[in-house]
Amino acid sequence: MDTQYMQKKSLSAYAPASIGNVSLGFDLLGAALKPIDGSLLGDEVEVCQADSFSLQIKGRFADKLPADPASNIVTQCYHHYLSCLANKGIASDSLPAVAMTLHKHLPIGSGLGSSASSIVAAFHVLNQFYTALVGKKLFDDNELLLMMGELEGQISGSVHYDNVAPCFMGGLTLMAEHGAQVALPLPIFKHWYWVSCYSGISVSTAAARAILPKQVPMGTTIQFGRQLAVFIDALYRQDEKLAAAMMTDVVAEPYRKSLLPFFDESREFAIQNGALAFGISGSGPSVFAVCDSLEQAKVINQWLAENYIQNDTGFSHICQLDQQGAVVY
Ligand SMILES: Nc1ncnc2c1ncn2[C@@H]1O[C@H](COP(=O)(O)OP(=O)(O)OP(=O)(O)O)[C@@H](O)[C@H]1O
Ligand SMILES: N[C@@H](CCO)C(=O)O
Repeated sequence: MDTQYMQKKSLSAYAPASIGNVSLGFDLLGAALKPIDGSLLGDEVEVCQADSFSLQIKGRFADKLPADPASNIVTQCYHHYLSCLANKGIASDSLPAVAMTLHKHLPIGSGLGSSASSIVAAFHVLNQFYTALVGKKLFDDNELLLMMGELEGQISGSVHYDNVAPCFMGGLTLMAEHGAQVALPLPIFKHWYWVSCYSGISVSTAAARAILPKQVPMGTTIQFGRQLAVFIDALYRQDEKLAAAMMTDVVAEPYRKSLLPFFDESREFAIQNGALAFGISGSGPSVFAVCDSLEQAKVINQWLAENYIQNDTGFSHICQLDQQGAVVY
């Protein structure tokens, strides 16, 4: 058995917050976030061996989740993980159960990939725990990502990987969804700062998807394809001006911004104060601004904290991309 587990008798995983879409890649691009001041911006899930399954929910946003642990996505991750093990010929009754604890640090319906963070932490720690117990690797990263996407799809109504993939892998990821290859890591601009501001209100991902038109006009489709292709090329050539110029959302933002008070004013302030790009984080209400200077990021962070935040629940952080992704400790 894994020595780390033997020493501690429990394992924990941390999975960072993420920006879905990154404006220009609806459902196809995602970025993991790490506040530069070292604060925690992601959920943690802990497991230890037990006679029967249980889930305890703690943390700042625990009381915003359904009181019944059975409706928590972490419980569903556990059952899904066991049924995938059964498909591999490992019966659940041949294994010990676990007591799980979710430390819910991310607000729900925030646009920070809150459910994705719980899902990624849960699958990652379960896989490490049972791998240590059984003594052989049970699922590889792509198999885990497929499970994570399926569970995320149960919440939002359709499978999309743009939160779970960056959250698990770290950095900036492009969805491939081809055969076993779910997502691809992309080059990044290491000196960019990503100001991420959560307003404090909740926007359901399913509702924010429901307001989008079911079809996209030809001109918009061509612009979407051009922007995404040019952006990826610019990343590989490290042409940051061209990359930043592609970071606009022609698919979702025109419809979703009506759900976000002070969105236009915030964009105007950010761009006038040097932001390279500004957009909705995932399905909102969080927004993000990209800056190539820490001084500009500080000015924008402070303005958003004073003007975009609507109540005591909101917060704003200057981040860089979390290149590590989910970790087990
Ligand atoms: N561990 C969990 N974390 C977050 N949401 C959960 C969890 N367990 C169950 N839920 C439920 O899943 C739904 C999450 O909704 P939604 O997808 O809008 O939020 P989100 O994942 O927090 O959004 P976002 O990706 O924008 O941060 C809520 O109804 C919430 O009660
Ligand atoms: N791509 C998803 C992300 C949700 O956080 C959406 O925009 O609906």
